Formats: sequence, C-alpha cells, structure tokens
Amino acid sequence: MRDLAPPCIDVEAHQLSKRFGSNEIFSDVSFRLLRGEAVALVGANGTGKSTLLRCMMGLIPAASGKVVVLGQDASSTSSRELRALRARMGLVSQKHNLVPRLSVLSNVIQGLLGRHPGIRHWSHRSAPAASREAAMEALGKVGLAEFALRRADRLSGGQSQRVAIARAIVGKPEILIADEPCASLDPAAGEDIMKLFFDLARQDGVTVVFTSHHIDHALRYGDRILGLVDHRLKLDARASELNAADLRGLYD
Ligand SMILES: Nc1ncnc2c1ncn2[C@@H]1O[C@H](COP(=O)(O)OP(=O)(O)OP(=O)(O)O)[C@@H](O)[C@H]1O
Repeated sequence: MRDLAPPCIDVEAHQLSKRFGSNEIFSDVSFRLLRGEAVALVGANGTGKSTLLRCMMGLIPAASGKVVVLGQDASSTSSRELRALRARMGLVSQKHNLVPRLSVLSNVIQGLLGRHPGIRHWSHRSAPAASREAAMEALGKVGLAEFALRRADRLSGGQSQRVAIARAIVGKPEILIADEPCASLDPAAGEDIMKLFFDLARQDGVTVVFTSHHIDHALRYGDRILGLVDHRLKLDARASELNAADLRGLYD
C-alpha cells in the first residue's frame, strides 16, 4: 500500500495540445490527477481520448504544452528516462497485443520486463519463480488463473482483454491507464474489472485513468470525470456531483 497522505499529484497536464498534420485533436487541455484517484475520461468517438492517454504516457509527443507524470515531464524527457517512467505505469490499450504463440502466463510475465531492463524472460519456463507467482496473482485478479498455460491465440476476445489487464497490473504500477478496458467484456466481466480498478485505487493507492462509453461505469467507478468535447476539456468534476444526463450531454 502506498502512503496516501499528504495528497500528491501524479499527473499534471498543462495547456496540452495535439494535432495530427493540420487536424487539431485537442487543445489547451489542463488537469491534475491525484494519487489514488480513479478518473474516467469520456467523450464521443474521435474526440481524442486515446490520443490524450498516449500523450500522458509519452508514447506520442504533444504539439504544445506539457504533461508531468510522477514528477517527470513526459513531453520532453530522454527516451531512457521515459522507459523508466513507463515501467512505473501500466497500460491497457484497445489492442491487446498479446504474443499469440506464447502462453497466457508468459504474456502476463512480459508486463514485468520494463521493470528489469536487460532481462528477457519471454517464457514462463525460464522466468524467475517470483515473476511466475506475481503473474499468477494478477491472473487470479482477472479471474483467469486456470487459463495460465493456454496459448494466447486460443482465447476469446474478452479473455484476451483480461490477460492484457493482468499484464498491465502485474508490475504493481503506480498509474494504470486503461483505454476502454471493458469494450470486449460481457456485462458481468466488465463489472468485475471496474471493481478491480476501483479496489486498486482505494486499497493500493494506484492512480487509475480509464476511458469508457459506459456512462454508468464512469459515474459509479470514477471519483472524477473528465470530458472531451469539440477539441476541448469541457468537463472536470467529481462524479458525485454529476448525473447520467450531464454525461449524455457530452455526446450531443
Ligand atoms: N496516428 C494518427 N494519425 C492521424 N490521425 C490520428 C492518429 N491517431 C488518431 N488520429 C485521429 O485523432 C482523432 C482522435 O482519435 P482518438 O482515437 O484519440 O479518439 P477517441 O476519443 O479515443 O475515439 P474512440 O472513442 O472512438 O476510441 C481521430 O479523428 C483519429 O482519426
């Protein structure tokens, strides 16, 4: 469990803007994410949610502005420092990117590689026992422990998604970024994953940012909700102060 007091800012975006060519994706986006908060990022298709998350991880450069993550400027740090920074974060992207021919367990163990530069344990057979144990624990959290030795290409879409989530949390990230984590999950599995994220924030002090088109998930599992509309951050409010109609208004 991380020390939750005093309150600490894990992410601070300051007047962040992004364009692809002449296409402005978002501009003048500023917000702060506090340690241990669960934050829902919402907005219609194509408003730039995934792009904003990728900027936060330093995976793509911003056009202007800056984003400071865990005390480091992700927009202008060296690639070596960026790798070290990313090792402290977990990412669940819309594409699972599992290695098809490897076992589920080996795929989850890959989530630990960034934490141990230079070590390449691609297979669960050669990984240290501690890595295997951590991966089994993460698989247990997403309800897939019994699938550990199955090849990743023999999973359903929803199972693959849960393996990707296990891979993102196995290294005990300080910040977890999840881009539509429930998109391919049935309602019960989606609820389980949202509860897991909520517990990671509440019990372990992980800062969780997730995008979702489930208004209900954003309201119930987000402490705070950020909303993108027309290239701008139009909403930054506590979930307890919002209702479903407020969020539906972002999609009009
Ligand atoms: N690499 C890229 N090059 C050019 N345009 C891009 C690139 N990536 C995203 N875009 C464009 O940026 C805009 C925002 O895309 P993004 O995926 O961030 O939206 P989103 O809000 O996450 O959408 P969705 O809800 O559909 O997942 C879209 O118009 C998209 O076509």
